[in-house]
Amino acid sequence: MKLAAKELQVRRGKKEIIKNASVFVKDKQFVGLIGPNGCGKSTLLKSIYKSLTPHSGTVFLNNLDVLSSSEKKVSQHLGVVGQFNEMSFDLTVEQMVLLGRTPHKKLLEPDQSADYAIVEAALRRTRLLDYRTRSYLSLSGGEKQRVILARTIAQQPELMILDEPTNHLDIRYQFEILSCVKQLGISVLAALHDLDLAVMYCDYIYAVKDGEIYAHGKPEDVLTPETVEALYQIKCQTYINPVTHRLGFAYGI
Ligand SMILES: Nc1ncnc2c1ncn2[C@@H]1O[C@H](COP(=O)(O)OP(=O)(O)OP(=O)(O)O)[C@@H](O)[C@H]1O
Repeated sequence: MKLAAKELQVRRGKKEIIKNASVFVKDKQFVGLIGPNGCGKSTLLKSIYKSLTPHSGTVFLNNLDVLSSSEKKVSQHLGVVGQFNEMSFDLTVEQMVLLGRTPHKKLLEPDQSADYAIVEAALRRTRLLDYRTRSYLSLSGGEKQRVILARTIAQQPELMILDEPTNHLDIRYQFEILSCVKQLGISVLAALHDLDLAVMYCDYIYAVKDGEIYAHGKPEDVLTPETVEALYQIKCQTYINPVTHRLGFAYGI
């Protein structure tokens, strides 16, 4: 599934937070959004997945006009793993993941055996089978993040949007979550803070600065020391990481 988000502008009060930003994701492409705190990554993603309405611009998923379509219609194609996953009421892990099936059902339609099979597969992919009867609220931050990913996998989206999906996760889980998403073989748009992870998983990167697309291209073309220094106001040198054999980053103030 292709995403074409064109010329998006988002204002909050008098402040222009997103200024004419365009982002494209090709079919089955893993696209990263990087940039410093407060540059507008979450706002840009929210304007794409309908959590807030942009002042102007268009968002298309193939031929589906996202901004004028119902939440349910959009959710049949687009799944979101957000930054904050707190809930005030408790469900088991399995019940949480079953919620991912909602966009595909009619009102009050009971869960079918096919739904349970999809949920089981999502729990297996995220290594949560042993957690299915656990209470969601009793889980650690990292475990909750995996449940949210499992729920989004059960939604069977063709495009997944992830807003800093590796927040709260230790190094191993950071790799696990992104590898799991990559293995789905669907289109992905992910805001990431860790540039080493961005290099490992992204086919293409958009760098955001002050609400604008500052640079875009293949990771090794975008993530030059000059661009990293301009984005984050730090010193940076790149090198070939001896473990991953990919681009690595050394930083200093
Ligand atoms: N409702 C709002 N009213 C006013 N300003 C807002 C509102 N929401 C976001 N902003 C501002 O918009 C800017 C962009 O915020 P956003 O959360 O999109 O950044 P981000 O790049 O995702 O940051 P981070 O990496 O810290 O998560 C910030 O300066 C933020 O304070």
